[in-house]
Amino acid sequence: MKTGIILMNLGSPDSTSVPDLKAYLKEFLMDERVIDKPLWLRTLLVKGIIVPTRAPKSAEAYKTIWWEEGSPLVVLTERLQKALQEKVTEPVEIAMRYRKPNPKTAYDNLLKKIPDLEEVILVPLYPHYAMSSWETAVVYMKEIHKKHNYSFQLKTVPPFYKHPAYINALAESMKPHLQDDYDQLLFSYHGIPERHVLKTDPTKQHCMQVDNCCYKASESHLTCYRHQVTMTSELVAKKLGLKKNQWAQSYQSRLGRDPWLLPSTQERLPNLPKEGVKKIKVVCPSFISDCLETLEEIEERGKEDFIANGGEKYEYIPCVNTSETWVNALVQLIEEAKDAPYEQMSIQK
Ligand SMILES: C=CC1=C(C)c2cc3[nH]c(cc4nc(cc5[nH]c(cc1n2)c(C)c5CCC(=O)O)C(CCC(=O)O)=C4C)c(C)c3C=C
Ligand SMILES: [Fe+2]
Ligand SMILES: [Fe+2]
Repeated sequence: MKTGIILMNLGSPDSTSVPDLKAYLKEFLMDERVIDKPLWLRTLLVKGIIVPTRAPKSAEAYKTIWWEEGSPLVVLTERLQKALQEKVTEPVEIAMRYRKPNPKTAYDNLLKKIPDLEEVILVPLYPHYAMSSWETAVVYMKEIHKKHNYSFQLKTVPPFYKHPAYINALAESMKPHLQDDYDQLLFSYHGIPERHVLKTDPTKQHCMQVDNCCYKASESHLTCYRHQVTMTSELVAKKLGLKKNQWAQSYQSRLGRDPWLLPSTQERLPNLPKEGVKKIKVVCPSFISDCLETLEEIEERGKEDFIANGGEKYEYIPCVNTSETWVNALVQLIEEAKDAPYEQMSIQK
């Protein structure tokens, strides 16, 4: 098989200017899998309210984390591409769901390197399934593949939230940060609206409808973000030898007024010191690469909130980024995808 690899991440604005933020937020939030409202309402909300008010604030936030080479998310994805390329013979390209580089560029770059390309392995850089992350990335790559009539096959690495190689890589990347004394390890995951958890439940009677649903066997787990993030926390905590009272889980980055998954990181951090948690470690496993949501929201603002409310010690634990064990895990995930049947995950309409 003549194979190429595409690593896919979310994407960032081209710069920290307000016009670039507006273009990015418009493309991102007009995605029907992110703001799943009827087109007229989504257009009104996004173009009329969210983008004009949010773009200047987000531009300021991005300025606090931007690197000389560009957005951390994009730069770290490029570094991951390089690190992976050193371990595999197949050409590796990157694509972003929003802005640049786009999927067509990634496909065409692979074709330049292998004109008779037979297969592309797509790696969505999300450990967990959500319609607003993994699903939209895969649907978009498939649409572009179909639109341009490419003759190569497209195979996708499924969500790897409980894969032993990923769990090991995450735990190993955390270990150096857990050597000193702390009261709690907080797993902070990107939040999603509760409605999205209900929507991606194919049974329509399990997720958030059955007591303790995330811990009870169900086919819904294949596409359940809440179950999948919970399993990542459980497995990593077990691997690190933590007891139940040494760790907790919460959800960050809420947008809008609809109910999102709880508890909220933003609400937990200022309350924890009152509950006796004075020294905290925070890790954000829904992200493979550090980005605005980890560096600004958690490393910067989270720390300010925790310390201002009586916390004594706060450490943010970076994402797996380009760690050696993670790159090795990635090689394993790609090898397994090559051997897997053509269609492993069905996407609901
Ligand atoms: C990790 C998976 C992600 C899920 C699930 C997700 C859902 C989701 N996000 C928004 C709104 C925004 N997210 C923003 C930034 C952002 N989101 C993710 C990942 C997931 N989002 C990443 C990696 C980033 C950072 C990008 C970067 O350039 O560093 C933003 C933009 C920034 C801001 O203004 O805060 C918005 C907006 C929704 C509404 C949603 C689920 C419905
Ligand atoms: Fe997001
Ligand atoms: Fe569920």
